[in-house]
Amino acid sequence: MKTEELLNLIKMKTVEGVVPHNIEGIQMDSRLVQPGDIFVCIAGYTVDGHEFALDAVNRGASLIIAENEISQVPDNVCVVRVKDSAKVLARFAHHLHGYPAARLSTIGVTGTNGKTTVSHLIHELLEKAGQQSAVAGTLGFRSADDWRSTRNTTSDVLTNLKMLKRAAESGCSAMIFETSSQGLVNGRMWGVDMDIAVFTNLSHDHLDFHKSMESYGHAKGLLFLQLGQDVGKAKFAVLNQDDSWSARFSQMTPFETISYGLSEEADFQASGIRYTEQGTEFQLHSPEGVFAVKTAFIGKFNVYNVLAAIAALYAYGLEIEAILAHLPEVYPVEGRMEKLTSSDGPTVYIDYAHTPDAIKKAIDSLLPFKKGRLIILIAGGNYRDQLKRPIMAEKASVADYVIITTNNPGQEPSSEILKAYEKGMLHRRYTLIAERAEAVRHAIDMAEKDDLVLLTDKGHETTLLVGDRYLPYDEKEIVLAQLALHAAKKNA
Ligand SMILES: CC(=O)N[C@H]1[C@@H](OP(=O)(O)OP(=O)(O)OC[C@H]2O[C@@H](n3ccc(=O)[nH]c3=O)[C@H](O)[C@@H]2O)O[C@H](CO)[C@@H](O)[C@@H]1O[C@H](C)C(=O)N[C@@H](C)C(=O)N[C@H](CCC(=O)O)C(=O)O
Ligand SMILES: Nc1ncnc2c1ncn2[C@@H]1O[C@H](COP(=O)(O)OP(=O)(O)OP(=O)(O)O)[C@@H](O)[C@H]1O
Repeated sequence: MKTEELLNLIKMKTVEGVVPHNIEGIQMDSRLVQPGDIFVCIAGYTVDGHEFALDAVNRGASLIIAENEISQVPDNVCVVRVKDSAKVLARFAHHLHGYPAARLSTIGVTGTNGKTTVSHLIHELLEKAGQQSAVAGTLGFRSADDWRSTRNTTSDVLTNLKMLKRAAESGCSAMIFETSSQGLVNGRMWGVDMDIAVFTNLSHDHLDFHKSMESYGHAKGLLFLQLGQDVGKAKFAVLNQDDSWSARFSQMTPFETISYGLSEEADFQASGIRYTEQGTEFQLHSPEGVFAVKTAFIGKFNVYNVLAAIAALYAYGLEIEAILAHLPEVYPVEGRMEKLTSSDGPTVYIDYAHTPDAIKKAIDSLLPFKKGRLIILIAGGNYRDQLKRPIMAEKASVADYVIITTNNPGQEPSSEILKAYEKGMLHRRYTLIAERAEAVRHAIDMAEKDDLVLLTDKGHETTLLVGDRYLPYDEKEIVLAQLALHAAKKNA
C-alpha cells in the first residue's frame, strides 16, 4: 500500500527522514517485523516498545511510528511522531487489512462472569442453525475445525485483525468476541465496529488493575460505545435486566436495548425454573410468545447465560423456535461445572469460578442436589486482585468444608496467599494446603459417596505457574486418578 495513503489518515504528526513509497505490513512487536513493514512503538506495562525501534529497523522496518524521540535511526528510515501510537496502530492496521470487521456481523460479550459460556452458546447455536461462525476468547480462536490458542481473552488489535480476516475469508457470517475490561481499556478492540453488544453481569474482580468498581464498570461500558452512532444500521445492546449497571450501559448507545433476566420487565424472561443434576428447564417469555426451554447447563447463573445467548441470537435475526430447537444439543465448555463421578465415590465438579460472585453462584447451583456435605476448594495467586480473596472465602464458607490452596502462585509466597483467604473464613471447618494437586487429592480423599466436591479457579487450564515457569497440570486427570484410588480403597 502507498505510505502516503496511510499517513493521510492522521493529522497530528511530525515526519522525520525519508518516507518510503510503499509499505508491506504493520507490526507492534519488533520480533515479527519483515522488510518493508511499519513498526509501531507501544509503551507497555512491562517494557516500552520504543526501546525496540532499532531492533525493528535491523529487521527491515522502513517506517517507525513513535510517541517519543528515537535516536540512532539511520537516515533512510522514516520516523513519524504521533500523540498516541496505539490509536494510530488501530487506524493503520484496519485500513491496511481492508476493514474485515465490516464483512461479517460482530458480537461482543462483556461482563465479570459468563463471557466464555455466553460466547460459546451463541457460536454453537449459530452453527447449528446453519450459520458459519467464529469465536475468540479465553479458549482461543475457533472457527469450524480451526482452533488456535491466544495469549489473552481479548487479543491485541493485530491478532483480532488476523482472526477477523480468517473468519471472513472462510465464509463466516458472524464473529463473537469475548471482551475483557482490560482489553477494552487498552484499545485492543479499536476498529471493530460492533453490531451486537452483550452484557452478562458486573461484580468484584480485577480491582488490582481498575482500582475501583466505578472505573471497572466504565471499562465494561466501553463495549457499548463500540456500537457507534450510525443509527441507519440495525444494532443492539443486549442487557441483563437484573443488574443495575445495565441502565448505565443503555445510556451509552443510541441503539435498541433487548433485556433478559428473571424480573417481569425483561424482554426475555425465565419463569418456572426447574433445576436437575442433568440440566435446567424453564418457561421463556419472549417478544414472540411463551416457549418451553430445555438445556444441559445447570444452575441459576446459567439460566442468565442461556437467556443472554437467546436474546443475542434474536437480535442477530434468528427465530426463537429455531434457537430453542438446538439448545438441548449444546453442552458446557470444558472446566465449567464439569461433573466427574465414580461408582462409590463423591461427585466432583471442576469449575472456573474465580470471583466472589462466581463462587457464590457455583455453590448455589449445587445446593438443590446436596445429600451429604459440600466440600469446596478455593484458590488464587500471583498477586492477582488480592482484595477479592477474603470475600471469596466468605462466600465459600456456606460449604460444609473449605480447602484453601493456591492457583498459579507465580512469584507470590504461598503462605501469604493462604493467609489472605483464611481472613475471610466464617467458620473453622477448613484447612490450608499450599500445593494445588495435593489439595485436590485431599478434597476427594476426605469425601464420602453422597458428598459433593467443588474445585474452583482452574477450569480448563492445563498449566500451573510456579515461580516463573508454567508446569503441565491436568486437574481432570488428578481427579479421575484420585476417584479410582478412592474406589479401590472402598473395595479393598
Ligand atoms: C497488563 C496487560 O494488560 N498487559 C498486556 C499488554 O502487555 P504489556 O503492556 O506488558 O506489553 P509489553 O510486553 O510491555 O510490550 C510493550 C510493547 O513492546 C513490544 N515488544 C516487546 C518485546 C520485544 O522484544 N519487542 C517488542 O516490540 C510488544 O510487542 C509491545 O507492543 O499488551 C499485550 C498485547 O496486547 C497483552 O498480551 C498483555 O496482556 C497480559 C499477558 C495480561 O496478562 N493481561 C491481563 C491483565 C489481561 O488482559 N487479562 C484479560 C482477561 C481477564 C479476565 O477475563 O479474567 C485478557 O483479555 O486477557
Ligand atoms: N452468569 C454468571 N454469573 C455468575 N457466575 C457465572 C456466570 N457464568 C459463569 N459463571 C461462573 O464463572 C466461571 C467462569 O465462567 P466463564 O468462563 O463463562 O466466564 P468468563 O467471564 O469468560 O471468565 P474469564 O473471562 O475470566 O475467562 C464459571 O465457571 C462459573 O463458575
